[in-house]
Amino acid sequence: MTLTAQNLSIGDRLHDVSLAVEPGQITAICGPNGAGKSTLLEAFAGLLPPDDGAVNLGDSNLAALHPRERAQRIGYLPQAHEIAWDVPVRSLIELGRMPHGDARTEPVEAAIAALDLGPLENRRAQSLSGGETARVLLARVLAGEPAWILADEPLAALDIGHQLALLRHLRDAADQGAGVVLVLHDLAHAMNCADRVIVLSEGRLATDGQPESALDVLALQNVWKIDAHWIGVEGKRALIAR
Ligand SMILES: Nc1ncnc2c1ncn2[C@@H]1O[C@H](COP(=O)(O)OP(=O)(O)OP(=O)(O)O)[C@@H](O)[C@H]1O
Repeated sequence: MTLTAQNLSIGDRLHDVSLAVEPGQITAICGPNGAGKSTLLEAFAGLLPPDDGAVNLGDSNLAALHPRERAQRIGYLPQAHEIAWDVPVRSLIELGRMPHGDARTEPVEAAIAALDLGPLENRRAQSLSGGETARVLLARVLAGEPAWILADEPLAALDIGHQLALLRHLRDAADQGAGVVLVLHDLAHAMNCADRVIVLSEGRLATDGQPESALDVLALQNVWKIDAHWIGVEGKRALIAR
């Protein structure tokens, strides 16, 4: 089912944004600070009511879905990584099953394995480092096996090994039919790992398409105001500032 924003406007933060993201793909949302990336992701999660327009999941307006049904279908990782309860890591990840009202262990085990959290599962959640906390909160999202995985800067606090492992896992999830939408500041990860890149600038859609075109030199100049170019081959590019 497609997740669609229709003429979405939210305060000064988003202006008349219309686009649809597809299941089975990794979509990256990029743009400078304050461009509206987190706002769009939060709206896609059904957590920020629009002033104008709507967000639809398939034919259903997200605002009309029961919160429990919405939580079953859409897993959302916000930008701020805070853990409110000092419970064991495993218990926190098990909370990902709450929307389903079951205690299935397989998805919890799979999430723990995907985020390499076996060695930490008995630790108290509030004793973790920033990157470990980010991995635990993402594991809680994955444990819910949502059809949509929406994550705001999921790579920001992770070391390179865990970044690549997570991206591989998200690719597997997309290959199995999940819709994956990631806010990414790292343009090289967006270029190399996304199927599609949406670039926002000042609350509006700037470019949208395959990474090679959405993040071309012109977009870097117009949106980020940088003089930079890509080197390497498709899928293994690096960004070099002039
Ligand atoms: N709760 C809020 N109320 C009013 N304005 C907000 C609120 N949250 C964010 N904003 C403003 O809306 C704009 C878009 O914010 P948003 O967090 O979506 O940007 P972003 O692209 O995710 O930025 P960043 O890269 O810095 O995380 C910014 O100008 C921000 O200051």
